[in-house]
Amino acid sequence: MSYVDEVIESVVAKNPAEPEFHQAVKEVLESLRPVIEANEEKYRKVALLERMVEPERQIKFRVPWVDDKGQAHVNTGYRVQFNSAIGPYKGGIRLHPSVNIGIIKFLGFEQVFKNSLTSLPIGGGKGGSDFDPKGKSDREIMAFCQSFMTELCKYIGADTDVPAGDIGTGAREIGFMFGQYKRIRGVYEGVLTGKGLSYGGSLARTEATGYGLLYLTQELLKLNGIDIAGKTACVSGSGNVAIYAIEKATQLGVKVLTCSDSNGWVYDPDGIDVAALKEIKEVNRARLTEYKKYRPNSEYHEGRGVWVVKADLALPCATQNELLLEDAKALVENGCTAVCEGANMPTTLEATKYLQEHGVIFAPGKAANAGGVATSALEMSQNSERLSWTFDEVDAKLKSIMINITHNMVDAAKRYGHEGDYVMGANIAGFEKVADAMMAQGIC
Ligand SMILES: NC(=O)C1=CN([C@@H]2O[C@H](COP(=O)(O)OP(=O)(O)OC[C@H]3O[C@@H](n4cnc5c(N)ncnc54)[C@H](O)[C@@H]3O)[C@@H](O)[C@H]2O)C=CC1
Ligand SMILES: O=C(O)CCC(=O)C(=O)O
Repeated sequence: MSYVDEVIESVVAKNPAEPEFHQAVKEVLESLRPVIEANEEKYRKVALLERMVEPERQIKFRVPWVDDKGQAHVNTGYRVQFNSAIGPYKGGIRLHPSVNIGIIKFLGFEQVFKNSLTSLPIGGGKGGSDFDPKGKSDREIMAFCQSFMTELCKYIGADTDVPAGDIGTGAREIGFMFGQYKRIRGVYEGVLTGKGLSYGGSLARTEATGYGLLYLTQELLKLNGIDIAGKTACVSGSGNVAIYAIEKATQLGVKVLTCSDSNGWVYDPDGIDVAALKEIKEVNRARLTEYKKYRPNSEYHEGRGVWVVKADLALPCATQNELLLEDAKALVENGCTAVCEGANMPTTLEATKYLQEHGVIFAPGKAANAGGVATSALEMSQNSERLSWTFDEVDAKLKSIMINITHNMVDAAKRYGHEGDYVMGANIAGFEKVADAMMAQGIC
């Protein structure tokens, strides 16, 4: 049996109830075959792959909090510190009822290669809880965040592990967590990113993941001889990534026809109105059913359905496994040119394969959504030098990082004779630096 197959088999056997983690490991290791085969003896000797798929540390803890009626609740908190070969652990905190250890591990594993692709010195980690922020008052959110940080603060720090936002964790939650960290640890340091601008946050971090997605999409299309201006796009999600992807797409001359939340989706033939979307989601924290009040010409549909709308580009920006094989077939049928992932692992393995086999340009999330964590690393740099850069400075650095990622991904695929396979390109480019650092640091 090949080294790659052995490691995949042992990951499945050792972590039986973690299908998302299996999926992420399979996607990465399968596509690394040419690199692993070329270095098999060297890597086997030091158990490189076995160490790469085993987190350095997994922390699981109780998060008790009291609701507005005086009732106590208990959630489970997680932090998976996956790999620190190239820098302190870095990755977001997800607050969603679906969170479990397998989901946090898949996200942490992806984060290792994504962070490497940014070319900045950050290792990979991820955390979260099965807490559902939906429908909670600000006081309840604060009670949860303070309790979560009361335990987490023992394991993180500006030079060890720097969490940030993800699904369900935005500026409000980061603020409450930062306050509690400072209160308990007594240090004012850049321990979290995505902070408010008045206490160490970076301009453009809010926009970074969505903007970065479009910078990469634009460059990748350009390398394929296609101009992004004048194209149409379907976007899923209506959270942080989706909103700023829609905003930048619109600025680049793309008409975005859809967005969605976990209840339903919107079709707007005139192009999604970003100002309305921001008011509904960022200010009112309301459902997408509200959108029609702002745009009477639009349609609202319950359930899922974004991917059946005919468009040139598909940008999944909601959550994992939201673009299935049947969706991939609909996209191909409708002549879709490119799928670029704003979310983490939104496309299933079968759907990815189908899209690639049918000539759709496919950019995986670990490259396409790396602008968020890259800008978090820029926030860490600003915190270290106790300076703040302008919006334009950060945005220019973000753009140049995304263009660099695009070229590295394209070139790595070419180097191994798989031109156009950007899943392989991104995984190889991300893997090489982490593998080198791990080899240099000995068995640890
Ligand atoms: N915020 C960031 O900087 C980054 C986020 N990501 C990824 O992007 C994706 C979206 O994250 P954010 O926009 O930050 O989160 P968010 O909490 O701001 O928005 C999440 C969106 O996805 C939808 N959603 C969540 N679960 C869903 C489900 N089960 N079915 C359908 N829709 C669902 C929500 O309704 C919402 O529109 C996630 O996969 C996240 O891991 C990736 C890189 C950076
Ligand atoms: O900004 C960060 O540190 C992490 C962002 C994130 O969670 C991700 O890239 O998936």
